[in-house]
Amino acid sequence: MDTDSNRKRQRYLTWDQYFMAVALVSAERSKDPVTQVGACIVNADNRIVGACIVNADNRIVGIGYNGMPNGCSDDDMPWGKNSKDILNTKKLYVCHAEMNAIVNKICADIRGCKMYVTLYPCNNCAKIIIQSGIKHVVYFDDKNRHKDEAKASQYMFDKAGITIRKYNSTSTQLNIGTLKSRL
Ligand SMILES: O=c1[nH]c(=O)n([C@H]2C[C@H](O)[C@@H](COP(=O)(O)O)O2)cc1CO
Ligand SMILES: [Zn+2]
Repeated sequence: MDTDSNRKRQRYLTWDQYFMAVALVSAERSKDPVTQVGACIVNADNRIVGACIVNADNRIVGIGYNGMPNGCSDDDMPWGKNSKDILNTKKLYVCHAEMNAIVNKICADIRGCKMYVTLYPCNNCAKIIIQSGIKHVVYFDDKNRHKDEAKASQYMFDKAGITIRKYNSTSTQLNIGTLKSRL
């Protein structure tokens, strides 16, 4: 087989695959025992805002995953969700991936950008996405799509003119397990 081909490599990742892979890998940093979510923001030139630039605090800027607020040790905070005492669940404390990606962004103006996120955004994330100027959202998993929070998200996205679509995963499934085994 002619390995010295002059033609460019054919089976490279599409932009969608590349950015959703970054969001999926980011989710692997989450300590949530039930749901790990990752998000990354890309600009109109298909550039990740802050592509894996790691600053002194080990924060990959422009990318985020769901986790407890800075300073609130993952070992001290509750990660459960079923306690009758909501103060003893993660619900009131965990920072959602979308919020972290926006807070971590490295450029002031992300108007017109696109967010890749591994889970359909809740209503609170929809608000911060809209307010940040992001115009497009691509999500991977819609297990929570039936919830009122997600219905409220869709209503606000429609009103605000934000496009949202499900990642077209008919192409080769990204197997995070395989990726992790190679790291
Ligand atoms: O928009 C979102 N962004 C986000 O980061 N999350 C995170 C918060 C929690 O850590 C986790 C949801 O946990 P659970 O599936 O156990 O309800 O996903 C959840 C949503 C949607 O609810
Ligand atoms: Zn959310």
